[in-house]
Amino acid sequence: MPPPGLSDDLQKFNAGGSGDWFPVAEIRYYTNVFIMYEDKILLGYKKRGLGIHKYNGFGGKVEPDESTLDAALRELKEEAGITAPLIHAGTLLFVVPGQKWAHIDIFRADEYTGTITESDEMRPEWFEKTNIPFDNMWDSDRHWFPLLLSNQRFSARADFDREGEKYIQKKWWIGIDSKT
Ligand SMILES: COc1nc(N)nc2c1ncn2[C@H]1C[C@H](O)[C@@H](COP(=O)(O)OP(=O)(O)OP(=O)(O)O)O1
Repeated sequence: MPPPGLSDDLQKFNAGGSGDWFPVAEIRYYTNVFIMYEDKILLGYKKRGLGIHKYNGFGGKVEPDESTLDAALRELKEEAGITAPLIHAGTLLFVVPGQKWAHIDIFRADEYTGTITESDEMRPEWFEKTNIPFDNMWDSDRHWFPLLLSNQRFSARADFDREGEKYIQKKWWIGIDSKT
């Protein structure tokens, strides 16, 4: 049975951790974009803000009156200097007690246009899909990346405790969207 916040019709892919799910809170919307090309994936090394010093996709907060797709395209351009035909790949609920829930719409593309350019926020870097730097990414990424890489749409929830600037993964649940 999927945890609160995820739809009931997901097919469980993996889950783990322990304890109760953290309580419901207000939601803030974010985006995250992953560009693939042949056997490689483009990640960005985050230079400031949430997730600093981790590799991640390119993205950020959805502004008022902006669709998540428009926000994803804007952030991809701002942070990596490129544009791409984005496909919705999945959603992630990132839950930390005492904070708004982050609802992250994750997009992918297999091509892009423009010149990949470092920004104030992100230093882009290509990785082989077989050599993704999970030890330097959000801990829950390793649990849903197989679905991103195999083009299976997913919904995930990951609950973390916060200790100062450190986020400690407590519990996660990943499901395949059976409507895809
Ligand atoms: C486990 O949680 C997360 N996992 C992954 N993979 N990515 C996450 C997680 N929590 C947040 N993110 C992503 C979502 C966004 O792409 C960024 C955070 O965006 P940021 O706060 O930097 O938003 P901006 O609008 O770019 O920030 P500025 O206001 O500084 O421009 O992390």
